[in-house]
Amino acid sequence: MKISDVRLTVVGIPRHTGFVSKHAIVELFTDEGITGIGEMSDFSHLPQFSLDVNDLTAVLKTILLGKNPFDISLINKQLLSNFPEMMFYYEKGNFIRNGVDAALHDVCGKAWNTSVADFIGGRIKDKIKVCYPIFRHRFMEEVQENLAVVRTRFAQGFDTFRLYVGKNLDADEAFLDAVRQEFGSKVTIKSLDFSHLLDWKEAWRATKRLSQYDFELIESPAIQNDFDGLRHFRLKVDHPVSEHVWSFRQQYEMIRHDSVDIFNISPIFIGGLTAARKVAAAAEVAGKGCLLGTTQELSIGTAAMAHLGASLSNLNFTSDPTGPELYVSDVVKNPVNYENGYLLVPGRETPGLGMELDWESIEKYRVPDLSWGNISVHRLQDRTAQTKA
Ligand SMILES: O=C(O)C(=O)C[C@@H](O)[C@H](O)C(=O)O
Ligand SMILES: [Mg+2]
Ligand SMILES: [Mg+2]
Repeated sequence: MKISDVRLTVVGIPRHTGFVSKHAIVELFTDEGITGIGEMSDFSHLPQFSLDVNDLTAVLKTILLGKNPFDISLINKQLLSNFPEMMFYYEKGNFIRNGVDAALHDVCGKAWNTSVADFIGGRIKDKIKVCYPIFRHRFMEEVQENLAVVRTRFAQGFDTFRLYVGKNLDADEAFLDAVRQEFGSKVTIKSLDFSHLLDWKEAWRATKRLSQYDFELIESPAIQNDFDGLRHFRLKVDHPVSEHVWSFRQQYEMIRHDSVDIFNISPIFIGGLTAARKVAAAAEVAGKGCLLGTTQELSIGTAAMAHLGASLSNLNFTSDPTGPELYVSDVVKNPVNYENGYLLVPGRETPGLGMELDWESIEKYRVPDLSWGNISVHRLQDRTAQTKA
């Protein structure tokens, strides 16, 4: 089988918060009539430059056309040399590699009439515990809005939440206090996520203040790539510390410095299912825990993570992929399902990722390119549509 064509389609889909994320849907066509789909999810992050989608399609064609889609290692090697790791969390080259790698897995699964989970190692789980995100408070008045989100999502079966913190500690504290008063032990706060906004000492001071509330772990409590800072922080707190993995080198440094307890692994940030499986294996070898992170993918990206999570032997903390619940719409006819706070892994009987494109929806949300328009840094950092600075 040979890859005969490549198509990228860009959509801009609003979240329930109003914030719009742009994603590129990947289609890999083959000479045997099988089409693989993938997702380059959520390009709407700093740094604020955009890719030219026509140029990217042309480049991908030079790499992919004529290749056998089963040569996943070879193709990943060539993708990596064209879109190298940059030691940066939101490096767009990783998003590109991820979308292509997911589509390759989808083609191979479909060709063998096998689900991706079965193709990459089989199933340990058929559902993955996830938590719903509460975006960062900047103003006190957002506390009530976020409490309303907890009420709604709790009623839908989500009993575990994660909280982005560090910009307005009074509001962070007021929120945690209100959740404790209203829900008590019925709701779990999985993590406080500092998103690299504070240095480790500032994050430590904030953590001391918020430690009167129950939460399970602390994420990204240092600036990016501060491996010593993370370690200093980790040795000072009782809670486990997690950090996203955005390059093999960065993961190696975190292992070498004993910087974290848990690796937050997302195919989007490490550049695909193939790379994500390697970092999960490295975590296992180093005796570290794992959870699945997210950039807030649509259903194709989330299905890829569900297949990955199903096959991991060391997924031992609550994971984050709830993207399809955050957006007002999706690009597939059969979105992934959530039940009682779990992401359900698409079944064994569905080949590939188990997703089918919904062109009516794609046409509705299709945008011509990944250009930015007028958006402020605070909106990008805090994932809000609010223009109040
Ligand atoms: O754990 C994280 O960090 C995230 O979820 C990052 C977010 O910024 C996410 O990518 C989003 O787009 O909301
Ligand atoms: Mg995070
Ligand atoms: Mg994102």
